[in-house]
Amino acid sequence: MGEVAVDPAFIQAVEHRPNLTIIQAEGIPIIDLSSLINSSSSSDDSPKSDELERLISEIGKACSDWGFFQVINHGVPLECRQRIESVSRKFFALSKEEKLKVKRDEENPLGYYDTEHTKNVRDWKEVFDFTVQNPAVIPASDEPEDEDVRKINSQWPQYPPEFREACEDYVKEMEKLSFKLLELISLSLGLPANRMNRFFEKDETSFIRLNHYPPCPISHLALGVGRHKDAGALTVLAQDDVGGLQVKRKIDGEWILVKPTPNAYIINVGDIIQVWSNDKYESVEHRVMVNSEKERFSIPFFFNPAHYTWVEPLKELINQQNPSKYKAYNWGKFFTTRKGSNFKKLDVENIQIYHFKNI
Ligand SMILES: O=C(O)CCC(=O)C(=O)O
Ligand SMILES: [Fe+2]
Repeated sequence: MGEVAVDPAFIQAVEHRPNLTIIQAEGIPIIDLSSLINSSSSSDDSPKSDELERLISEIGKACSDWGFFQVINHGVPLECRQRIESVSRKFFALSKEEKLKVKRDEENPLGYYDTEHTKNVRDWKEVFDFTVQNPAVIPASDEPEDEDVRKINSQWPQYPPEFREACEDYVKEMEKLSFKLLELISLSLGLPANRMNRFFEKDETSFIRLNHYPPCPISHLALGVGRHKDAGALTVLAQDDVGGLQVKRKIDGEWILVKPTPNAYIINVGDIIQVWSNDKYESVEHRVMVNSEKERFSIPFFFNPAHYTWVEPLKELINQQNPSKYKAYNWGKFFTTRKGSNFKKLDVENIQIYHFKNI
């Protein structure tokens, strides 16, 4: 990256280029979790306080109106976030040669990678991925009949030396916050708090991505990440103060910038919650603009169930009036098909949940 002659693989089609006039909107809701953090678990059967009831309905409204919200007073220690932000900066500042020592390849999908494509256009970014479980278990191939699995291991760079510990400490905090959010979302759907926990308690395939978006000389033509929906259940994102994330507003399809809020997390519902909720909560398209002068860093945590999870609308949420909108699909196969397509650079569209829609 940074070459004078830019690889045409980065150029977005005219209709997908970043808008020059940024819409200044109210933006996505900001939700204060302090009542939850200060009280006992939301998962017991004791009557809920008015405050908790309010929080649950705020979350439900944000999920159906936007599919996105930010949380503050979330309980994640600031020092823990600052440590991972610091090692991320140090890692990406290393030479390309050093970073390539932990590169992702067809064998191991974890580690460093700088040629990711979204919808067949190259993203202006470099990333580093690691999983919560080590090893994590995923299907051996994307072939539907192949039942073999394989174990994948995170790769840890030698520099900076505190890298691995900072990552492992942070991931624990992301797990705690994600379970809290999952419980609130479950309650907002009228379900018991722990209804969805079972899919994550064993063999979860969650992972963290460190994103680095270098300054871009063609920021009007390229994107840091092209428009997409997150395939997993929930995403918990830390962005720095540069800004660039845009969310497609449901009411009119306009791209709305998510203004950075210091120390907040941006939460979005992924495809799996869309299916579990039978479309009550939709996974919303988003993308990342790049900046001609400033580099940007972000850290999404993708909260994903075990690979053998069959994803389908939750039984309690369907009935004769509201029949199931999806056929069950296997999460592991869905995920490996997505990952694999990046290497094959298929000209066809990537696998999407609407391929499993009941007509
Ligand atoms: O960097 C960001 O703000 C968002 C990145 C993102 O959407 C993703 O990695 O899926
Ligand atoms: Fe995303």
